[in-house]
Amino acid sequence: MELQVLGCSGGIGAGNRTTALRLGKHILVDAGTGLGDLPLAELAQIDHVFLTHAHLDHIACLPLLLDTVAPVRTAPVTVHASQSVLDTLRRHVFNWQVWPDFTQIPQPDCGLLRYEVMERGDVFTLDGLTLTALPVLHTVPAVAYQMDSGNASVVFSGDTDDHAPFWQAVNTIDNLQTLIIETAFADHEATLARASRHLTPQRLVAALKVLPAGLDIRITHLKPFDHDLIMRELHDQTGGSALIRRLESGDVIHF
Ligand SMILES: Nc1ncnc2c1ncn2[C@@H]1O[C@@H]2COP(=O)(O)O[C@H]2[C@H]1O
Repeated sequence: MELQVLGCSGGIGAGNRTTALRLGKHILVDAGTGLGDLPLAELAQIDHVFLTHAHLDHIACLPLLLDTVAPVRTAPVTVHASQSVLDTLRRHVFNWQVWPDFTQIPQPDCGLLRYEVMERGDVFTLDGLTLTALPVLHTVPAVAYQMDSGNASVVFSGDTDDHAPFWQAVNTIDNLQTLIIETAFADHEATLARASRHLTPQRLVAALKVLPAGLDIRITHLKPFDHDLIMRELHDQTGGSALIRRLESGDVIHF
């Protein structure tokens, strides 16, 4: 399986795209602004969108995706997320005011948008790939995803604070190859990080001690003004571990 990083920044600005990961040609995890760089023909091939949570930086391009591909798609696009996230989309996005309700377009009985509930612990399998929603802790209901190709697993944390159930779940995955974990803020922003339920280098490095050594660790969701500082702090606090790298738009992870 091939995971392509379309966006993984915690903000915008030239060169920065917010979170969107693509698995093969038909599955997206989150639909941030990175999605907007895909060619039209590839946008039209997306059948499933798994959301970690409903914050704008993770859903910004979902409404635009549906409107863009509507003329060329006959099959619906299924959005998988917790009931709480789907309720938020229904109430605050696809409400005919912020954006048309694509569950009713082109026809009420065959909308382009389908919702499918996926709660923590739920599993979805397609073409040999298994996605499992894992618990995380953010300011709004949120999940991480384990993506298991059968050969190996990649875990994507989405947005999270330090959360013991998440680390326990990660630790039980026997074929874990890569952990994509957020570190949104540098250590000098520890107060804001706690208020907004994000990790800092100090708290990530402490948490990583429970994981097996040798894991491929990719850092995501860095706030743009502190990209370099966050990576420097991680480098200094891990003795320069080559296993901890910044995730970048355009990266491809095979698993
Ligand atoms: N008190 C706060 N609580 C939550 N988010 C905040 C707060 N103050 C600022 N923010 C920012 O709002 C952003 C919303 O998206 P993020 O969770 O990525 O990151 C959050 C912070 O950067």
